[in-house]
Amino acid sequence: MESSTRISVAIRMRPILKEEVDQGQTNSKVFIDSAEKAIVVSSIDQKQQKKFLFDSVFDEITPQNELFNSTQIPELLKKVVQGFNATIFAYGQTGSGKTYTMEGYDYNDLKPNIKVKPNQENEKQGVVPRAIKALFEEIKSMPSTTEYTVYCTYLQVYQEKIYDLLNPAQLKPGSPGLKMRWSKHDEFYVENLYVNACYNATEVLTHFHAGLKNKIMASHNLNSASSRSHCILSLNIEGVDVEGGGIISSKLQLVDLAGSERASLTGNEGLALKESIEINKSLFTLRQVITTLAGSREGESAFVPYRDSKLTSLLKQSIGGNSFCLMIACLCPCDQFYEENLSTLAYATKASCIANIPVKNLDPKSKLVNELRKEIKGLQNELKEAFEQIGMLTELVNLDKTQTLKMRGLEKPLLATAQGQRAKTTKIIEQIPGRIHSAMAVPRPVVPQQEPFSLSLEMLSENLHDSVKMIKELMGSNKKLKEIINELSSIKKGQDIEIAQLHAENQTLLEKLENVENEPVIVAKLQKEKQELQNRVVALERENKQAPVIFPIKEKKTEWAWKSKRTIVRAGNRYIDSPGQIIDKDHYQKYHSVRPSTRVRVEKSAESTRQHKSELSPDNKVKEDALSALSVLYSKTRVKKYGTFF
Ligand SMILES: Nc1ncnc2c1ncn2[C@@H]1O[C@H](COP(=O)(O)OP(=O)(O)OP(=O)(O)O)[C@@H](O)[C@H]1O
Repeated sequence: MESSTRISVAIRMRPILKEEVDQGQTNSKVFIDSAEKAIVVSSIDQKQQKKFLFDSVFDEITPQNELFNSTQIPELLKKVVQGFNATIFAYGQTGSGKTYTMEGYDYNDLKPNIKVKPNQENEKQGVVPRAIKALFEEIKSMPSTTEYTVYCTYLQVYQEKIYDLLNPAQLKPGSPGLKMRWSKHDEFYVENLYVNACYNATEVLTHFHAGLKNKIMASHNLNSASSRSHCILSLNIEGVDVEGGGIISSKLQLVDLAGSERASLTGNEGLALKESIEINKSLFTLRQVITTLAGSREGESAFVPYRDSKLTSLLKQSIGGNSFCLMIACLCPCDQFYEENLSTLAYATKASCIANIPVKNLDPKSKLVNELRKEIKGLQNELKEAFEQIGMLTELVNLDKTQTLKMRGLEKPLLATAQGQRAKTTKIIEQIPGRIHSAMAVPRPVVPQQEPFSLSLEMLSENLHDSVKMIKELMGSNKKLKEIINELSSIKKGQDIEIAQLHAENQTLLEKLENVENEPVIVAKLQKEKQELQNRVVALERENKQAPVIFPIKEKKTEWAWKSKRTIVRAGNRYIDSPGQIIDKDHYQKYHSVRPSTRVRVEKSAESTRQHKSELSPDNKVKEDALSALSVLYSKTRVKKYGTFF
């Protein structure tokens, strides 16, 4: 939000002139207090004193350069180059030193004596030539990417008519003067003024000096070279950022007002008197404007009579408007001008209460450029993110090509599309600043002043159209890229799942591999066990061969002892089956076939038979266990050898 700033006020008192000394003029009432930045004024009877405080005060001996620097004009010029408007105007009664302060040249026969060459230093040079030089110095210190052009106009308001000091044809007697128009930028401008494009201080000074020679000057009792008009030198500064395309525009107004005159003192008659009346009328309006603005509170909208004079119309934005403003109020040190000095101090005090709200000028083109820049930046960021994601996914795709066979068919066209889009979008983005700049880089001929920017509307709309088209293209590209990213993301998800499965399989295979590596040890161990077991079996079989034969009961085949785990044992003439039932010999003779596998050990008595049976059973069990272990071992060995584990 813009902040308000008061009009800065400086007071300067000129020295008493030789002719005034000759007349016996003295100063006994108005004093400069430099330490307190105050003007002390005694009452007529000199019994009372009144103090006026200002931003800066300068006594009779203050040189021009000190005034220039102490009033902070260099800082003001910095603001101008940055895009703010500024006005410096000299105010005071006739002969108080306004022209001396602003120009600093001696006048001979009502014409300025411009002895020094424009680029030479001159101690007496006033605010205007110093400001012109300092402005270009400031421009030089700016980045070289911004190209500045200063457009110079110089006019005078004479008897409520506006004349172009740079157009001699327009200054001829009987000329109706130039028209003033109201611009949509809330300010007045003068139609058909000569506008001169300048690229250095010398060029501007040349125009300034030419204009000075055309000023209407006259001689009267109080000033041998008195300005009969209000003169306004306007410097319109335009800086074009050749890289970014932004435009800075601002205006510096340097104003030398005509001084208020008391007819009784000037001795003017005829035309000179008419001039005095007109000067006083316009200054009266200026004072009204100052009084109104100083009296109204901030934010209050009082009616300000700007339109009552050409001068106040042209200074609308300078006093109570959007400019920085410096008022240099000049005082005469002679007691005879006591009242005029008091009046000057009173209005200077009022002016110092006026708040201006300086606004950085952004022309419509710059606004558009700034908006486009923002959008482009946003789109560039989005694209950057998209490129990063594509890069990441491309890396993933390249990681395991054997696993991406499925997506290969999709990958190539996708990446090609992505790269194509990327190239296309980058090209579009690269073209934007150039296109904007080329659209704006139109030649600027010296033409009569027109309403600012009115000529470029067509160009502006064309530019806008182009920019909107470009943004649409960018958005389209961005959408396609997003789609590609989504597709690649889903592919990546599927790939992640496959990778997880492969990890699991890999783990299992590693375990198997570990087992295979340990195989010789296990096989050797198992073979040793096998050998022991075979030995054991052989021993057992040998033992069994010596044992009696067991005959299963044949007629009841379904109840075969071996099948039902019953064993018949012979004990002398008696036979005992496994549950302990005694069978006689005849009955036993009926059994006539023997199965080798049913041979068991036979003991002599039934008791010992029962006892042996319990001993024999573990042996059989051992045998069975040994055989089954051999079978498992055999199957395991096969598995390890041929890898058919599942
Ligand atoms: N600070 C100063 N030092 C030396 N001489 C000065 C100074 N100020 C003004 N003078 C001299 O005083 C005279 C009147 O000054 P100047 O013409 O600047 O007054 P003015 O305010 O412009 O008058 P007018 O309103 O009539 O144009 C001139 O001769 C000028 O050289």
